[in-house]
Amino acid sequence: MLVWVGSAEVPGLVPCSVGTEDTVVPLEESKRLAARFSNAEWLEHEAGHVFSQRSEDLRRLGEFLELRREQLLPEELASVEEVEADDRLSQEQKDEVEALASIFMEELTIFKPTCPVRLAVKVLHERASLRFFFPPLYPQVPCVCDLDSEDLGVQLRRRELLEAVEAAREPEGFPSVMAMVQEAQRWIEEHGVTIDQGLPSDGTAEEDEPAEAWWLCEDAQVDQELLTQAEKKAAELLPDGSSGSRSWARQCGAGAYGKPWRFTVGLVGKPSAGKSTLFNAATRCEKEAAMAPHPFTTIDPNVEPGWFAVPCPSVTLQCQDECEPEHGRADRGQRRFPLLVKDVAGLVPGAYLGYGRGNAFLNDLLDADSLVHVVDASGRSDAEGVDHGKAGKGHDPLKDVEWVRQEIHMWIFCNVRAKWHSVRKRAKFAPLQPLAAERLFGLFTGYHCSQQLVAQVYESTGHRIATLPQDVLNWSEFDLHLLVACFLRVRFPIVIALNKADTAEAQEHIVRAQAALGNAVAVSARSELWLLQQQRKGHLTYLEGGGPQSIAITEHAPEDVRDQVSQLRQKVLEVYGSTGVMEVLSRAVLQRSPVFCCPVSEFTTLQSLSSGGYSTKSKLVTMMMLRPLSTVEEVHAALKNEKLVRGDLVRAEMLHISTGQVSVLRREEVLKPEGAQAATFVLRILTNKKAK
Ligand SMILES: Nc1nc2c(ncn2[C@@H]2O[C@H](COP(=O)(O)OP(=O)(O)OP(=O)(O)O)[C@@H](O)[C@H]2O)c(=O)[nH]1
Ligand SMILES: [Mg+2]
Repeated sequence: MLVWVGSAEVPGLVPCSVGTEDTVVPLEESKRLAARFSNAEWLEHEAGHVFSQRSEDLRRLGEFLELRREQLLPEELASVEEVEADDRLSQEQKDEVEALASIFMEELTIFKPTCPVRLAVKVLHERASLRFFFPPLYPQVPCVCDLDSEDLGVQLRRRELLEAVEAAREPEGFPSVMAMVQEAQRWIEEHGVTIDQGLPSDGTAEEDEPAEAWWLCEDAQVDQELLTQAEKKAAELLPDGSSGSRSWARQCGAGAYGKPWRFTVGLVGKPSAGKSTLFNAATRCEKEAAMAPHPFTTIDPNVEPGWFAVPCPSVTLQCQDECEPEHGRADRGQRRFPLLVKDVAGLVPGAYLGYGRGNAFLNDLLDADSLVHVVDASGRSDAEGVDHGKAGKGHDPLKDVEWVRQEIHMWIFCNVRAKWHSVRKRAKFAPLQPLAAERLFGLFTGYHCSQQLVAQVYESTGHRIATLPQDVLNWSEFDLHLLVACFLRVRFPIVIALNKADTAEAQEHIVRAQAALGNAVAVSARSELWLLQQQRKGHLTYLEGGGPQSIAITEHAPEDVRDQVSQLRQKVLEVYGSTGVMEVLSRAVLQRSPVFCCPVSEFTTLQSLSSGGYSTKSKLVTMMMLRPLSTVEEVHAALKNEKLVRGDLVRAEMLHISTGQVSVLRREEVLKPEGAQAATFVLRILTNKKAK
């Protein structure tokens, strides 16, 4: 960050990290600014409005910061005597500090080191201060002044206050701090902006609120009926799979645009549902996560890369034989693609109240892009995950689907409800009303999303942001449930894995569940894992995600392996088409509507831009996953980020996979799928620099 303090005489180095593609601060402007400093150090990089991540630049930044560490730690305070004793300061500056200290005894803070002088003067008790920085030639050169405020009223009118303070500056050459501070105090008093005074501070109950108000309830008091109604309404407003094409798809999750999307799927479900088994099958890790038939086998989350399947354009382009995907190989029209799988501790009823591993577990899910709810479809285990075996009474897996979603809902609902009074406080008091929307939306940003996303979800519930302050004051518990339910559908979409499909009891439950739920996949995690283990032992070969024909038993496989394969074929693959592991992960990713790009150097050869090591005959090697609604410009940025191209974007072309036609794309063009299919694009990106 650059701060110009009004003088060309500022000593010291200022690292100017300048992206040559920065469209926010043009290069020329950065150069002009840097020229204001003596010894400005210029670090230029090819990216946009970000600090360069090159190790050399980071090292130089580290050195710069280390040198100025003292200056960057303002907590250490200095006395007037220390200022007096600092020979580097001019007498005029020392005199001014002394005068300030004698008038504002309690209000003045001086920071160390004393040269250059940095000080703060309180203008509203502990709640607002003016901060000052003296350039070396002060007062011939004006001092820099800024406002630090915790007081909402002052914050709200910050610009006006600072304008008044600036207007109070003495002419150049004269000390100004005193006049500016006095003006700030006068202005605050005159405008009565000590708004927090007389209002309850955050975290306390409001005295004039009815004691039985819904937002003052204990965590455990949640109206289940309202919750269920809200979920139903949310499903009508935002049907499954409707989110990807909406503009909020761009706001969802923490990842940045202009980079490949590293997708994380979180596995949730009650204890012993088979999360860790599914995790081990999906990640094919040699060192498997612990699995056991008793609850809470997993405590700390396991995270490993796994694989899902994406449609491969090589089929339509009729080049399957020469297609060599970076990961695995293309078969049955699909190719493998990596993602991160996260296995967390089991969820028990009341987790949002802290039961089981409670909120700690829920917090582990915050970085997930979407969730797979692993359900024990055999019905042998109860809600707490205790397996009663075949003798079990038969627990209804559909009940688990409901309560697990509701646990996650309550977790967010209770967190927001506990702060609801702070939204009301802003909505009620006219001068604070402009802050009400920001406060409400800000209550959701901890779940890794932007305020814009929450604003759009808010509007999808039928409310208008323009009237938010008036509306939220009349909100009932149902309205907040509806907002949370809609938010959940957008931010944490869930796919259901009806696990243990290999058991005799599961079939009936699976038929019923799939009829009732749109997004449920029959899964046998144990079968998939067993097949992978046997493959590792050399007893068979298995094409993951395939049907009965995907297993080939090797000659010397033991008899019991042959028996087991035949049972597995009969009970799982012939009934459900596959073990469902890859299918459920693919659905979890595809429901967030990503964009897949295959960058090629020529459409005739379909040779990929790749990081090398592939034969020139290999086609469509590279595929990149990007966030929904990515633009051509963002594809270029992501390719650059992966060092697959260099230089500026000159031209982009797309090969229409089904017709073979080529069209030129505008840089701001959004890549959208044509039908309900996953969006896969074969692109040719031309730049003004040759790849190395
Ligand atoms: N029949 C059958 N059993 C399974 C399947 N998947 C998991 N299991 C069994 O279910 C039990 C629990 O599996 P885990 O993977 O440890 O379950 P979890 O959900 O991770 O459990 P916690 O870590 O305690 O929350 C183990 O005995 C598994 O072998 C499956 O597909 N079929
Ligand atoms: Mg586990």
